[in-house]
Amino acid sequence: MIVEYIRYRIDRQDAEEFEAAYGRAVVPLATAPQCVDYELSRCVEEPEWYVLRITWTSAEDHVRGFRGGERFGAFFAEIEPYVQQIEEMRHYERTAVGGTGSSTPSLYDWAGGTEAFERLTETFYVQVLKDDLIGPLFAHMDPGHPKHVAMWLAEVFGGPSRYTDERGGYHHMLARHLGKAITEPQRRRWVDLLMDAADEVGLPADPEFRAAFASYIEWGTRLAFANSQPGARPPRQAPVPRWGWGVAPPYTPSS
Ligand code: HEM
Repeated sequence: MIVEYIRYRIDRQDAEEFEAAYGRAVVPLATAPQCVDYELSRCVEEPEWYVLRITWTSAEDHVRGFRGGERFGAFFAEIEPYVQQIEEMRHYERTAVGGTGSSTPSLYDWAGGTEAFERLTETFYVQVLKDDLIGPLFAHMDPGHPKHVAMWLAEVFGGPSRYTDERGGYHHMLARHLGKAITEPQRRRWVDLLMDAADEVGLPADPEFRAAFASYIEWGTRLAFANSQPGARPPRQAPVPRWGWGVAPPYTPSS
């Protein structure tokens, strides 16, 4: 991927029409398969300055694919009057420096931290052991198992990396599932009992948290199922996955 920055200096009296023109220009841009995302920002301190950022799949895709393609005409027709006001138009490569901040709480924090995951797995495995369908799979489980699974879940949802640091990480978890030949009804029961336990211990019930939580559990159990089948050859080493909010971050009512 490559990021194109275009810096404009637009006279104040033209600002409204400039933004409206870009509002129209992005219609063909947004449907271009070469375009990953885009954003037009106005400078707060000197409002005549604008920066347009477009992420392209590659510089070549931009130059040959988009500019040489069918959508460019409609895009360019809108912004052509402002070409003379461009102060910089260049492609930038990403470096190794980048990341996200902490303005959104992790799922781990939202759930209530380590103590919440420990309550969850304690309650869950009491029911698991009583269950006719999956109880026998856990008949010889280590007494520390509920805590270990809580450590895993805490790490996945953005908490401390204790499962990796103290318990062998992904490799160890995988080894505990290999050859178990979990069946689909067993996988499904595991999910159902975990969701019941989440209600019982009062994990946050808001739709955004539960959607993200259920999404990981669905993904994780399907992998556990697949990896447990005879002859499965999953990767032996991988980082513990990290799961976030997805497309529905925590709901914050507007005042
Ligand atoms: C999101 C899905 C899942 C997660 C996160 C998960 C997590 C784990 C972890 C972390 C361990 C190793 C604990 C340790 O360090 O000792 C483990 C072991 C195990 N898991 Fe899972 N698991 C999942 C799904 C399943 C499912 C669907 C089944 C079967 C229905 C299952 C059956 C087992 C069994 C039998 C063990 C070994 C227990 C023992 O004897 O100690 N897991 N799991």
